[in-house]
Amino acid sequence: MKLLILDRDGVINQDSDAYIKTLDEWIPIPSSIAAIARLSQAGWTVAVATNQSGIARGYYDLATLESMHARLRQLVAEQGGEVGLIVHCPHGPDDGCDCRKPKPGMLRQIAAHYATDLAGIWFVGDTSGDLQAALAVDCQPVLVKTGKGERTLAKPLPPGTLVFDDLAAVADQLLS
Ligand SMILES: O=P(O)(O)OC[C@@H](O)[C@H]1O[C@@H](OP(=O)(O)O)[C@@H](O)[C@@H](O)[C@@H]1O
Ligand SMILES: [Mg+2]
Ligand SMILES: [Zn+2]
Repeated sequence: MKLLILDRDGVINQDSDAYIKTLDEWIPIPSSIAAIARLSQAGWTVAVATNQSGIARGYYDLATLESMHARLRQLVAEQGGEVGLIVHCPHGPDDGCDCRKPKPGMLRQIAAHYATDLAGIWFVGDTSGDLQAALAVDCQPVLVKTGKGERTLAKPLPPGTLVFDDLAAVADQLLS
């Protein structure tokens, strides 16, 4: 199965140290939206695994989060593509859940949904937590320089991490 798993903030849309709290603050990266459309039109299933501790912190609610994801789906559909399963972790750092990255629970949830194995599946993120989550379940860790990617790149990366400028470059590689 051609499955690609994406982190959201900093990969699909701009990130902010102040969290993405409203639909207006959810600003898509245009080339990332186009990349998702290109990949899905080429037969790739594109899923999303995103930490959303802003819910636990009370910065926004589930309805607001889902409005962002509806917008994402709409933008990709307008370019003839589609977004697969979007999984989020609503918990805070101290909640001890199994789904908050760097734990791999959301990646496992996606694999179970599609009844597929995770070994070698590319997981594209912008933080070290994303890369660690990938490694925990034998996914291929992929770092993009958008979002917090440049900060992440300033620290040692896990061996074998692939680095690309942005999601568009990841799509170019997968579609080449
Ligand atoms: O990149 P993904 O996983 O899609 O989402 C990240 C967001 O949930 C937020 O995660 C927070 O980390 P803490 O949850 O406070 O450690 C901060 O890094 C925020 O800047 C960021 O917007
Ligand atoms: Mg991110
Ligand atoms: Zn969680």
